[in-house]
Amino acid sequence: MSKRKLSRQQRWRVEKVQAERAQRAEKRDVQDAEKLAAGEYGAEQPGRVMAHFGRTLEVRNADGMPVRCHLRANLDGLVTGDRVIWRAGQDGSGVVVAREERDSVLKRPDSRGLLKPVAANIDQLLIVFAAEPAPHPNLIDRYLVAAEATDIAPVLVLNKTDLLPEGGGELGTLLERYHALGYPVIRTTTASDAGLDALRQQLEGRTSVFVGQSGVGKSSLIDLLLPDETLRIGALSEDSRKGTHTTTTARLYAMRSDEVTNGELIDSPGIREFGLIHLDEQDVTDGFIEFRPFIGHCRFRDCRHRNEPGCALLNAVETGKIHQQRFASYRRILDSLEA
Ligand SMILES: Nc1nc2c(ncn2[C@@H]2O[C@H](COP(=O)(O)OP(=O)(O)OP(=O)(O)O)[C@@H](O)[C@H]2O)c(=O)[nH]1
Ligand SMILES: [Zn+2]
Repeated sequence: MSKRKLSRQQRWRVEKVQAERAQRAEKRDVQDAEKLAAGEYGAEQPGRVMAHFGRTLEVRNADGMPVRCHLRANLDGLVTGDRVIWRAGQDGSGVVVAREERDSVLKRPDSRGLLKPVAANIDQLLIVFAAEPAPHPNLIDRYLVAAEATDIAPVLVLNKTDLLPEGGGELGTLLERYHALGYPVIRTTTASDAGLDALRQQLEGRTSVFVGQSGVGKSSLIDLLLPDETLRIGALSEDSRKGTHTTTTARLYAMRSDEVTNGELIDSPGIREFGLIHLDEQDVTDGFIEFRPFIGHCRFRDCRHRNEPGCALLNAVETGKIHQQRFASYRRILDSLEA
């Protein structure tokens, strides 16, 4: 659609609509400024963005209740998970006046390939995989590299343990390796009640995002963690009921139960595809955390760790300090960048 050439008249119409929209926002902003000055808005208070629909946001107040807010024109690009300062209006809605510094931000390429933030202040990425569908050999490494590049802590979740052979089988062995590298590893199954305790502990007090390939059980896990979410999904703003939002924007869900008293999930179909983002060679090298002590110790400064003499990485593989499958995976990911 965007690629189609617009006629001059269509272009003129688009520009007109955009100008009108900007004018309305500006007008509202002036009105806001007047109302703020006139004391028509309450005191500043902290909140967190639960969802956003264009310039309308759903902000959670300190009591955990959703408040529909609009944005001041000077505040663009707020995303789900952002911590904000807002003020209550007299009609039950509010205005967001500031955004707090972000601890972390998750980005995704938009339709033009530009990286855009989609969620903020995420503490951990739960990388879900399962015996079925079995992970492609270096899929876990790819996810870990992507997670390391965002600075959000990855946690490996092996779901469908009910399908594993006694002792854990190949996947069990694979997981031991990641555990030894220092990554938290959690085993779950949605097939029994007992499977989720460790996961709930890991979610407590944090904001988490589930990622992983299709069919590994993300929806099933989330359904168990948020049993009455279907009720809450209806409690959106008027705007969203008019159908102006798409469900593809990320949404923040609070977990408040006996098991998880204070945990948050951010979810959307788009966010679950995380991990397929573009990475460069530096990201990939940095993303293999056990390589770090050896980086910079190769004989040649520009060593590409292929077959150069005196390569510290190759030596580490030789002496068993780096697992050869991880190194092979590293090579494969680099090769896929070049392809
Ligand atoms: N045996 C077994 N099956 C499971 C488990 N968890 C989920 N499943 C099944 O696996 C299938 C896929 O689960 P989903 O929850 O839809 O997987 P998903 O990761 O959300 O998939 P997408 O929505 O495509 O990203 C469903 O048929 C689930 O019932 C589990 O612990 N054990
Ligand atoms: Zn080297």
